[in-house]
Amino acid sequence: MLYIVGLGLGDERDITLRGLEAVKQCDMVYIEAYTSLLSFGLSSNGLSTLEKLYGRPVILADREMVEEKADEILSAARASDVAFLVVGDPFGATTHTDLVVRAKKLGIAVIVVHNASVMNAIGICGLQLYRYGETISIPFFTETWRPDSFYEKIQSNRNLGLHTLCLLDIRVKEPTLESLCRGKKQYEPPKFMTIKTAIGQLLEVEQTKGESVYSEDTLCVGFARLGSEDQIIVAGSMRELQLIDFGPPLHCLVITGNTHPVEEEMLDFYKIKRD
Ligand SMILES: C[S@@+](CC[C@H](N)C(=O)[O-])C[C@H]1O[C@@H](n2cnc3c(N)ncnc32)[C@H](O)[C@@H]1O
Repeated sequence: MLYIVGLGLGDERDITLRGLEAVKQCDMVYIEAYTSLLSFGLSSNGLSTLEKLYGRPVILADREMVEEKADEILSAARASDVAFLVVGDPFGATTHTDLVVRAKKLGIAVIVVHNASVMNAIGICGLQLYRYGETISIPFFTETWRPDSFYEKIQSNRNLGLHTLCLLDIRVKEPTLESLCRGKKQYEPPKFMTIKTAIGQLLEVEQTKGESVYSEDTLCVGFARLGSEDQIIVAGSMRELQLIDFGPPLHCLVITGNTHPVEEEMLDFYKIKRD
């Protein structure tokens, strides 16, 4: 049996009772460590906090393991009960559907335990979840790679008056280019995109494309560490948000579409107050 268990957004206490019961009865417990980050981080300390609560060892599954060595997880799930833990909700990231499909094709029973996700926690700012268009991901630009397909998606959303959730790049355990050439993998230090970097890249693309999809004056909402005790939520123009230090990861950004009066009333609570 494969249990896919959402951990929620804050810390180890956000697992549901149903999720905790599942984890406690499993023979092996993996935690996915590349599409998110628990508020206490995935340090050895963080893992031992989880291990203490669950009363069993937790195996860190990085992108290589989940994408290249999923067989290991699946063959364990064929023979015994295995839990695969995901920060947020298991389906708040596109990557985990593949594991479910593979398990089902092998005839392994899958049980999903849901939890809060960034996809619904953004509702706290007052913008209606019903009024969002396609979610976009903003990858880190490099000297030679500056993908901008998100621009057309924001354009389509804004043409329909819809809000856009921008998920910001997470680079954990990425092999360095030199090590790939040499055939022996060495890894870059982890990198998490900030709201400031995301807005910088968005404005650069707007400048190149010049179709006035958004500007420095466009109203956005920046979120940091949603679901944690020190979460930060600020509404303001791109220009204003670029000047704010949102602190440690994770960050995400919403570009507003047309706003309804009730949405505006709620957003006012998060606007930068000037005396
Ligand atoms: C693949 S998504 C979501 C993953 C997770 N499974 C979920 O359901 O929330 C990962 C991205 O969501 C955003 N994100 C995730 N958790 C967040 C949090 N607590 N606060 C702010 N942004 C967050 C970040 O931009 C991050 O790069």
